[in-house]
Amino acid sequence: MALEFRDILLRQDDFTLTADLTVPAGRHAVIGASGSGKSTLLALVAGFLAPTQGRLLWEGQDITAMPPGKRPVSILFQHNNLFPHLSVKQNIGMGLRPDLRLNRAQQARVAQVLDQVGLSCLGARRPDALSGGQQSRVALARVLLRARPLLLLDEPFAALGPALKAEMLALLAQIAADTTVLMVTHDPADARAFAPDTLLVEGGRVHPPRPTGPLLDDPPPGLRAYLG
Ligand SMILES: Nc1ncnc2c1ncn2[C@@H]1O[C@H](COP(=O)(O)OP(=O)(O)OP(=O)(O)O)[C@@H](O)[C@H]1O
Repeated sequence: MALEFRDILLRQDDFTLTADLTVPAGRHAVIGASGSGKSTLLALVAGFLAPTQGRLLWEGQDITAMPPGKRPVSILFQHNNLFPHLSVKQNIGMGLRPDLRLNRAQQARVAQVLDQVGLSCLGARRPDALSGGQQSRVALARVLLRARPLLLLDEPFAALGPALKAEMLALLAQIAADTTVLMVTHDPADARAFAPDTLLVEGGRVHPPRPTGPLLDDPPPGLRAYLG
């Protein structure tokens, strides 16, 4: 389940992202100073930005030109983007059928993921009647239902308090056991807790994955200054 960046170069005005590395299966943090290119990297993998040069491969298949909706990718960003006028169940069901005409098996799947994230009792509620943590769980449930093998997270739980964030990361690690994950985070504690390996992004250059603990114990100067 490897993701390969082959000689990738992506230009955005005067910013250039370069990546030539392989991300093996498993959970990976993406760390780097503000403006170093972390979100650009995720946008490249999601297919929202196209590289100027190079190729992106998933399990050996070239996905460089594949449209975002066809990629083996699900995305969870900081703002969960729940639909306020739909119930929790409907928000999750959207992950299966945007027109919400779910058959019985699909409805059973919705109930199952609701249960997995511990929200069985709240399926009929609207998102604004949920706490921040519960909203994050709904977004996680939708990701679970999509069941794509590559999961991109951009500071997904930054709005939550430390205890709740730790709980969500643990839940995510559990439910994403068979998923390759790239998680952008500004919090080294999140990286240590969640990701055995980390991709450092420095001035637009994406480094190959390295074990998270040793990298954060002895960070290179740029990262050290950023982490403070
Ligand atoms: N649409 C755009 N057009 C031109 N340049 C852009 C665009 N979006 C971002 N950039 C530039 O690309 C660089 C990388 O931005 P990116 O958002 O990937 O950084 P980041 O590491 O995610 O930063 P942060 O941690 O602050 O979110 C920055 O210099 C930014 O100004």
